[in-house]
Amino acid sequence: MSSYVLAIDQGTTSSRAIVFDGEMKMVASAQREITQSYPQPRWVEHDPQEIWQTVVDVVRESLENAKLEANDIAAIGITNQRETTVVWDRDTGAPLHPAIVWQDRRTAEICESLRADGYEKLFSAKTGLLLDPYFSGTKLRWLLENVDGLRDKAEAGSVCFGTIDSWLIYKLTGGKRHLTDATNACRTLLYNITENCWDDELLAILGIPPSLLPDVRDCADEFGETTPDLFGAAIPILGVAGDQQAATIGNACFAPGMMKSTYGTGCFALLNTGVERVNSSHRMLTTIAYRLDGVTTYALEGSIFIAGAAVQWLRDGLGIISKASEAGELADAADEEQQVYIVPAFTGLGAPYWDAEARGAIFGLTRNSGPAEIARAVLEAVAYQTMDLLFAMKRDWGGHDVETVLRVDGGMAASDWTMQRLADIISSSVDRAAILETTALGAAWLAGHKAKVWPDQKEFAERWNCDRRFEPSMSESNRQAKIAGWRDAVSRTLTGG
Ligand SMILES: Nc1ncnc2c1ncn2[C@@H]1O[C@H](COP(=O)(O)OP(=O)(O)O)[C@@H](O)[C@H]1O
Ligand SMILES: O=P(O)(O)OC[C@H](O)CO
Repeated sequence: MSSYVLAIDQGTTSSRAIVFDGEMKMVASAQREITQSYPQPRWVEHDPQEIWQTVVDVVRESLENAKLEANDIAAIGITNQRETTVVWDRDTGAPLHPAIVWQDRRTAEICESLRADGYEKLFSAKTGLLLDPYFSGTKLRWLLENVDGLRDKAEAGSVCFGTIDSWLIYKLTGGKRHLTDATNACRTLLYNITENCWDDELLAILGIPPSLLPDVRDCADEFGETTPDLFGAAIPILGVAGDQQAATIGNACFAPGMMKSTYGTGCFALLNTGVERVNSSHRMLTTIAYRLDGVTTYALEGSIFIAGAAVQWLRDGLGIISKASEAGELADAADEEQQVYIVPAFTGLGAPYWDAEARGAIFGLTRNSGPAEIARAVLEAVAYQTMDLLFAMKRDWGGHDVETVLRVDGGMAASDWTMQRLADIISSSVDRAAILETTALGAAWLAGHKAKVWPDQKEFAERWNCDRRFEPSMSESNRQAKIAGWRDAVSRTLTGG
């Protein structure tokens, strides 16, 4: 049997397909950007049909680039932007509204009113999440309340809800399967992560008919087969995980205490806490890291909404760099005497602050401040925010050992300057994965292992490779002074909202 595995990585800004060989090496890939729509302030939407079409295109192109046929692929693994909410007609597969993206804040008032009704503790106890517009549950409620006829149709059982994985599984299998996996389900605000089931009480509070929901499977499981007409032959779908959980797997963070942080549009740090569910006292999320053979492994997660997106702002908004890779060089030229801070709260602040109303702010400008100081402040903000997350997670995980090494991946991890500053600010070693496409590798491993063509978890972990280790080298006094400046900048940005 062939041991090639294809990973579909449907992210916030693009759809990618990556073919790995039996040695778990990338042999080909393809990528298409997807359109970002901002129809109103605070709204962010994607077109589900465009997402689907780009996925079909990149799968076909990656097979061509690899000079392989569908028959050569042992299995497909899917990983995806999480929380983004799609509703479609169960019979025709037609989307009934644009997808509401995880960054969309339109449900802030719904969250506020649930909080005012005293529901936050209940949601948090059952789902490990907070009442924030980030998660799917209030997005689905908004759709049921605002799309003409949707509630009646849903109550008649004719509507499917899903995150992007479900939508893709439905389309890939020709409408035969309506499924998701535990890592995506646990981001909806509807899934009980202790009992591992959709939660009737939460569904009732949000007014969501259970018939809308997909069945929930393990991450390595049978998710159906692609219809033969799509790629020339049926390919089994054997792995599914939300992208941050897939990156945790791809970084082989399988032991309790291991941590990874992925730097893409946003930044998401996960600390594996093992089979024990740890509740945060510092506004971190408790999430399912993976569920394999019916056994749930949990993680604490810190989510930062803006990381690489701020580098895009340097490029597209300010025009002070022409490509992302120039940011590090520019930051390196900054005047060490100047203390310029940027709090990139472009869409509010995520963990540990969860301030939906905060907006970005710059502090410490002088007549001499210029593009280099701004670029440095943007890259440093990523390091400071990671530090905030690690600080909170370590306190939540008190009494246990936390690895002193942070594994990193994602597009922005390519910046040596940023990774060195990260090591300096968090005062820990930072290991950059040899394969920056760790998310895709994680999804591919789930599928390849399930297909019995890739190694088991232990061997996979042993074969994880570091491209470079960054060691802290900043003096402690300088570090403390910089951190104090950051804390002051954040406190002046928070609205209390
Ligand atoms: N060398 C670099 N230095 C700083 N930022 C970078 C660099 N390369 C890419 N980025 C940033 O990383 C992000 C892309 O990472 P990626 O993992 O592809 O994101 P996503 O999966 O969220 O679409 C972009 O926001 C880009 O600005
Ligand atoms: O698509 P990314 O890489 O920006 O990841 C988005 C996250 O899954 C949102 O929770």
